[in-house]
Order: sequence, then C-alpha cells, then structure tokens
Amino acid sequence: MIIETPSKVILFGEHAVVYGYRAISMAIDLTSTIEIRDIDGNEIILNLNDLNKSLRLNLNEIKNINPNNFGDFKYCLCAIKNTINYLNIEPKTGFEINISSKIPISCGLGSSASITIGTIRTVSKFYNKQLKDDEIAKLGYMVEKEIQGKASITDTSTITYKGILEIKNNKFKKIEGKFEEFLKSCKFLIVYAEKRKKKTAELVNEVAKIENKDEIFKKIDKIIENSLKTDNKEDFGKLMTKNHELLKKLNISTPKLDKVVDIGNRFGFGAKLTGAGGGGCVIILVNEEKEKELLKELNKENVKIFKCKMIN
Ligand SMILES: Nc1ncnc2c1ncn2[C@@H]1O[C@H](COP(=O)(O)OP(=O)(O)OP(=O)(O)O)[C@@H](O)[C@H]1O
Ligand SMILES: C[C@@](O)(CCO)CC(=O)[O-]
Ligand SMILES: [Mg+2]
Repeated sequence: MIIETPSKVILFGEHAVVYGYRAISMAIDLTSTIEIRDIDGNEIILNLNDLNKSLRLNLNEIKNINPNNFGDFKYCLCAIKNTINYLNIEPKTGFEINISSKIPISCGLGSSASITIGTIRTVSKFYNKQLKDDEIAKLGYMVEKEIQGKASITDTSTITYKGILEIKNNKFKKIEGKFEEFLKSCKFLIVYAEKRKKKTAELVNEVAKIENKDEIFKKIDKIIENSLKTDNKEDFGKLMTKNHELLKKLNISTPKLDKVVDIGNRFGFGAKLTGAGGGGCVIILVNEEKEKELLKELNKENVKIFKCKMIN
C-alpha cells in the first residue's frame, strides 16, 4: 500500500500566529510518499530513501520506544508508536516502510508533519483501522509536540485536512467557497532560497525581543482580512509583499530572501518569505504572462524552484 501526503505553506501570519493572531496556511501538492508491506519475522524495517538510511527494530520494542534517540527516524518512529498504542494493537507480524519525499527538509514546508501524517495514515490502514481526520490530526500534533517539545497545530492540521486553513489560538477553521476557488486559480512558485541558519525556535525567541511586534502583528492581521476579501491576483500579490515588508521589521528576513522576493515582485504579482524565516523559502504568486522571465531571473540566483498548487 502506498500513501501520498501533501506539505504546507504559510500564506500570511507566520510569527503573528504564535501570539494569538491568525495565520493562513495552505496544503500544497509537494508530497511525501510512504509505502508499507508485511514481511516475515518479527521486525520493523524503516527505509528513509532520500537520506539513504535504514533501521531494523524488533516488533516488541516499538510500543515503548523513545523516538528522540533515533535521529532522522524520530518522526516516523513516534508516529508508528503513537498509532499502534492509540489503536491498542499488539503487532504480530513484521512490516517494512519505505519513505520518499519531494519536500525540501527543514525549510518551513512541514516535511516532518507530512512524514508524520503519512505514517499515521499508512500504519492505521495497514491494520485495517479507518481513523477520522480529527484523530489523525490530533495524533500528528502529539507526535510533533513529543519530538519538538512544543508545536502549533498549523502543519499537522493543514496537511491532514488539506485546502486552506485559518489558524488562531491553536484552533483552525477551513476556508472554503470564493477564496478557496480564487486560490485554486493561482499558480505559486516555492523558491528554496538558502539553508536556514537557525532553528524555528531560535527565530521565534528572537522575535519575542522585538518591542513593537504587536503593532506589526496587528498590521499583518489587517492584511489577512483584506486578502480574504480579494479575488484579484494583483491585489493579493501586493498583500503578500506588504506582509514580507512587515516580516523584515521583525528581522527574520535575509539579503538572499529579499533578493528572491524582489524578483518575485518584478516578474510576478507578489512574493514573501514563508515559515520561520532566517533562510528557507519564498512563495511567489506567478504572473503567467511573465513566468518565463521570472524563471530566467530566478535561475541566476542558484535557488531550488518548486511549482505547486493548492491541494484539497
Ligand atoms: N524525506 C524525508 N525522509 C526522512 N525523514 C524526513 C524527510 N523529510 C523530513 N524528515 C524528518 O523531518 C525532520 C525535519 O523536520 P523539521 O521540522 O526540522 O523541518 P520541516 O518540517 O521541513 O520544516 P518546518 O517544521 O519548519 O515546516 C528531518 O530531520 C527528519 O526527521
Ligand atoms: C514561525 C511560525 O509561526 C511558523 C513556522 O513555520 C512558528 C509556529 O507557528 O509554530
Ligand atoms: Mg517540521
């Protein structure tokens, strides 16, 4: 059995959402793929194909394992452990899991959450248990919290429910209707501009020291309010750029991110960094009339470009 799971991008509101303001996140068709098959014997074999790593474990170890002792296997192992315990299963036969992913790692697109949700869906289906999305999202959030110490529901909820979510105070509501239809018509480029030099937690802690952050967050919330009312790509792009200008005041952008945003503004409808910042990705709203020049300019910058659309 093979399960494909999306990733996510934050359209507006990163960092503000940590302080109870809202963020808009969107599931995108940049996916991870997880395959599971039963094998003889009483072992679990985990193959991380992109990282060229494999792990063999005895079935009877999984229920009480400390996943944080297993490096890159931690999210997948924690997802297996929590799913088997939640379903109250005594695993009798071994299985092998293969993980591959098109999602660039540790640059704000939720690769860990995609692996986590994909593993929960795969293992529960392997044991013929049909989990509801609410159960999957909750299990996924508990995995990210156990591995990271703390987490918001943004990544795991967006990847579970797909489409567009408005997140506020660790609750979400799905945005459907006109805005969803408008976003479906939009073409985005995710540009992996540069490796993040700091972890999300460090960047969040640095923003905490910015005196006028609340003023900035209120302006971002106003941008979100306006974005939800528009169905015009030029207006939407300008709002993305305005959000980026405000994120720069939080000192979380970099010269490289700003350079890529500037190209996105000149040859697209708008652009902003997405996620924690400090490196990582920029999202650009494509103006299809100028897409060729946009790609030409971006290719001069030694960046990685992903074409993606919203997935529902
Ligand atoms: N292709 C993959 N194969 C195996 N493990 C992966 C893969 N992609 C992500 N992971 C797991 O997720 C971890 C990266 O999670 P991390 O939260 O740091 O980055 P992210 O989820 O991509 O970014 P963010 O959480 O900021 O959106 C990796 O260390 C690994 O444990
Ligand atoms: C910076 C932040 O808002 C988004 C990170 O992708 C942190 C969070 O919401 O957990
Ligand atoms: Mg993550």
